[in-house]
Amino acid sequence: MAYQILKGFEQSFRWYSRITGAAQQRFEQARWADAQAASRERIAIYDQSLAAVVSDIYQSLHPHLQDKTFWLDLKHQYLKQLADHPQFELAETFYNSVIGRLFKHRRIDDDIMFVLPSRCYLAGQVRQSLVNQFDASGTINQTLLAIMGRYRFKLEFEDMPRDLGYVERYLRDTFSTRELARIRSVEILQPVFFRNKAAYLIGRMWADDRQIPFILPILHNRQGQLFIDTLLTAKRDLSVLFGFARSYFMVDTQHPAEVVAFLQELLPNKKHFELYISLGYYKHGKTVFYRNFLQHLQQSQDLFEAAPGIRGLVMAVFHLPSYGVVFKVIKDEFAESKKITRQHVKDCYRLVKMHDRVGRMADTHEYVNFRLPRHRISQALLDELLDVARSSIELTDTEIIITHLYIERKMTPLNIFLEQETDEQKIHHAIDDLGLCIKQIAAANIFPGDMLHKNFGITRHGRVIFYDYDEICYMAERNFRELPRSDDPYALDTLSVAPDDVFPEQFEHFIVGKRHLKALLKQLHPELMDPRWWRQVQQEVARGKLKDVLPYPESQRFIRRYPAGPPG
Ligand SMILES: Nc1ncnc2c1ncn2[C@@H]1O[C@H](COP(=O)(O)OP(=O)(O)OP(=O)(O)O)[C@@H](O)[C@H]1O
Repeated sequence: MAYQILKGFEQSFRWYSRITGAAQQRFEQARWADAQAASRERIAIYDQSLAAVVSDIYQSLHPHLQDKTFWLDLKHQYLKQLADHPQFELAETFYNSVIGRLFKHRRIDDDIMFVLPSRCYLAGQVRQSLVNQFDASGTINQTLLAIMGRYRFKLEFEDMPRDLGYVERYLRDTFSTRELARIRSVEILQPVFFRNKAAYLIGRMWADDRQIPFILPILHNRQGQLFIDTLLTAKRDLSVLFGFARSYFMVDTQHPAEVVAFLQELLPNKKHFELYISLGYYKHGKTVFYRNFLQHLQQSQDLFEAAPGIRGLVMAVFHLPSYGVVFKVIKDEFAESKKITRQHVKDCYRLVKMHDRVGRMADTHEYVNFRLPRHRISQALLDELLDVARSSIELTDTEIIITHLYIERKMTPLNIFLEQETDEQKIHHAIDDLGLCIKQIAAANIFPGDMLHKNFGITRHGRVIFYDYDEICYMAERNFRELPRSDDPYALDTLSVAPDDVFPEQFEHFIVGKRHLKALLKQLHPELMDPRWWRQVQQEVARGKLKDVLPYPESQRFIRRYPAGPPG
């Protein structure tokens, strides 16, 4: 059985690698729709592989008739096989999933699974073959030429000398001559990162013993040639690129732990689990998250309580004030206005998980039978959960078990932000970003449904992100209509409205409440209130047009920074 489980994991990883390994070809051939399909397929692999292994196991033995010695021995046998395994940590997670399935996640016991990792992965052990080293003691141009010579694509660059000129100019503008003179070497991860329509080289420069992490995005021009769009070195830009509202990167490697360790050095503020998730190992990310969470529980004393903000009609949302996530439990009954079922809610959350989230929709992680220590739950929260989500709650003397929940990154709800913020500039930026967020979600083929500002959060980087998915649908599923133009005061009363009709001219009343904010949104994003704009996006989506959504500010692009081109 231990062999069977490992074989199942390896098959699953091979399948994963096959899809990931073809990312460069999809990029070179500009097969963007295929890239999206590949992302969805890759997310689905895990559950399919798991189901196959569990069904095989049931063919050969009855798990519930085995005693504890059997499970202890199984873990021991499995561990023996992992001795030199390059993805041992992922294989442990797969094992946990199998045991979780067999016991319906009711036994969480380190004796029979890997609640704790079997061994530590020490940072600083990244193998040489994973990182390309470049000597930087020559000129900047020589170093850049050496780098671009190493990363080969089956496409021409539109104008490589121009792009290298841009990079050099950016470096000279951003760092002092003394600092640049100190740069002795450059290290870049050997695997290229692919996502949406971009390829990224990710690495660092060493200026004496100070590292300067960077990301170099490469895009296609309209003629199908490549160009370097910018160089990112600001911490914020690097962090946003790995944000929780983005799709997962495609990074072809047999050594994910080492890629993550390297990334962790570049991005010390990112959590280990976030990096695993950003590479698409979202199940292992969940394992690492859970370990981090257990550790946090031990080191903290605060109580779980309802999340700040307006209570949801569909979700009961709570948090631990000292920890950066929220927990969402589907309520037993929904308010009258919500004509949806529990399954519909789950389907919508699943859709978002599989979809390109374009940096604007928070990723969620689904847990079954999630256990929390009872003494850490505030009485008010316990009463509330028992009141609104009784069917998802089980109580023991020491624990509360939530049979189904979603975990999602905590943000400041936009309504709270707009009430509390006094800096006009920040408010202006948030409203602008709210409009942009809705537009980008629409261009990615999702109609958000309920666009009230309370359904958005704002991150510490000031980005507005959508998080309420129970009313989403594809763009094609709505009719974007004009309100009747008539002097007849009864025209509105007699207007016949089908369930799928929406009237964008009315959106201004359904996004932000305060009059001056409505006016600002309308001034910054008048298109949102124009049915023609919505229909146009709908048509573009139907034609398969995939909008470019850059994961960094437009102002960072070389063409914006240096409209006159590089010097010389
Ligand atoms: N990621 C998050 N970070 C911080 N707070 C959140 C987050 N997600 C939800 N909340 C809080 O919980 C509330 C309810 O969440 P959500 O909008 O997901 O529930 P809902 O039941 O689907 O809402 P609705 O009634 O609009 O359908 C939000 O208004 C917000 O105050």
